[in-house]
Amino acid sequence: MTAVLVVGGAGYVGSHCCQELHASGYRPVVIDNFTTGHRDFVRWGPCEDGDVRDRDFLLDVFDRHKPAAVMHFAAKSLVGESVDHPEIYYDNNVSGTLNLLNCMVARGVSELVFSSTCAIYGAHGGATIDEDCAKGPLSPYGFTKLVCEQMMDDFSQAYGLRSVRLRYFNASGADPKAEIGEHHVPETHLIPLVLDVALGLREAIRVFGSDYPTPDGSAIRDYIHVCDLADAHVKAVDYLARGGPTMAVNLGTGTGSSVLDVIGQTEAALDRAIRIEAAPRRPGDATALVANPAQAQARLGWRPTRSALPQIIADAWRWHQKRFGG
Ligand SMILES: NC(=O)c1ccc[n+]([C@@H]2O[C@H](COP(=O)([O-])OP(=O)(O)OC[C@H]3O[C@@H](n4cnc5c(N)ncnc54)[C@H](O)[C@@H]3O)[C@@H](O)[C@H]2O)c1
Ligand SMILES: O=c1ccn([C@@H]2O[C@H](COP(=O)(O)OP(=O)(O)O[C@H]3O[C@H](CO)[C@@H](O)[C@H](O)[C@H]3O)[C@@H](O)[C@H]2O)c(=O)[nH]1
Repeated sequence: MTAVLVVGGAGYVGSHCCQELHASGYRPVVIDNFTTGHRDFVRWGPCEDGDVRDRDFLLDVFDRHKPAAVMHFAAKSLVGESVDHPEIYYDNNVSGTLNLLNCMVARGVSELVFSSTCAIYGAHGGATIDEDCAKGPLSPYGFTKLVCEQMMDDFSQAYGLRSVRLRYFNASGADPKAEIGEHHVPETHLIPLVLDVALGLREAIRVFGSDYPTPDGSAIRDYIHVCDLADAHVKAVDYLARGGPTMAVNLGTGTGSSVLDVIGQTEAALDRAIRIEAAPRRPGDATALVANPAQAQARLGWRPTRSALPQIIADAWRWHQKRFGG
């Protein structure tokens, strides 16, 4: 079986990618330091405990498992924390990625799939965002991902290390069988917080901003099911194995949903009332972030199949009840 190294594979998106790799006939080898990952999410292959910044550790893992390709999810990803403590973000995200790239070159592994984000884009005038839109991250977190993308372009040029950077919009949902799902500590994402209210674990959902220039005044995002993300990652590994050149593609649906849409659709799906509290805008939040996913469709042959909001909510709810329902 072809081994794929999955750095950060004990986290939310990484674990779903391991599940999909396994289903597609690959052997996912997880590297994780368990700062935000979960041991019970590592189910589809071996686990190597360690840090992506540790060169000797990484080289040893490369030598023992001989991966054909690498997926890299390991990062700190809290926007607010990155503003207060940028050094943690530059160290973990940028130094970690640089060490990984150096080890790949040292061991002759030249295919990398990287978790990037729509947080690297700047002003885009409200239209859907394509890959050529101006870059202008609003936070140190977004900057670290942009720096990593630049390093990958430079390593591609200098060493032939080919990468696919997948710029996720809002990852959401869970494995439909609810074996794994979203579990961040602290949780800051909208859908799991709304589901906490539905489960009675929180009093109300705070809606950050009611005066955005959108039809209902709340902010708009493009929610993409984590299993659709996993499918794109495996397609990206296959693309690189076919010799595909370095590229970056957006992963979203092309359709936006407002915060109030998400809450309303959750109420309808679960037949429960969700209490809302109006709150000020969250610093750094954009009005609307919606992908143009045409490139991912054209170059990877990828199309989301599970990302209708009711499907996302149903899958997230099944997992949420199992994990947090008591
Ligand atoms: N969740 C989203 O909506 C979203 C959106 C855009 C981009 N991303 C990116 O996708 C990736 C995965 O996000 P997630 O939501 O699954 O996060 P997560 O925190 O659940 O997963 C990250 C994993 O990386 C591990 N890790 C972190 N630093 C490490 C290090 N130095 N060495 C080894 N392991 C380390 C953590 O323990 C964890 O298991 C991140 O790079 C994130 O920036 C996520
Ligand atoms: O309690 C809450 C939580 C969120 N929101 C709003 O809901 C929307 C979605 O928020 P959230 O789920 O936190 O996602 P984003 O802030 O859009 O962040 C996502 O998108 C970023 C790119 O912008 C990625 O980098 C992040 O990892 C990813 O989680 C935003 O308008 C938030 O203001 C609320 O109103 N109340």
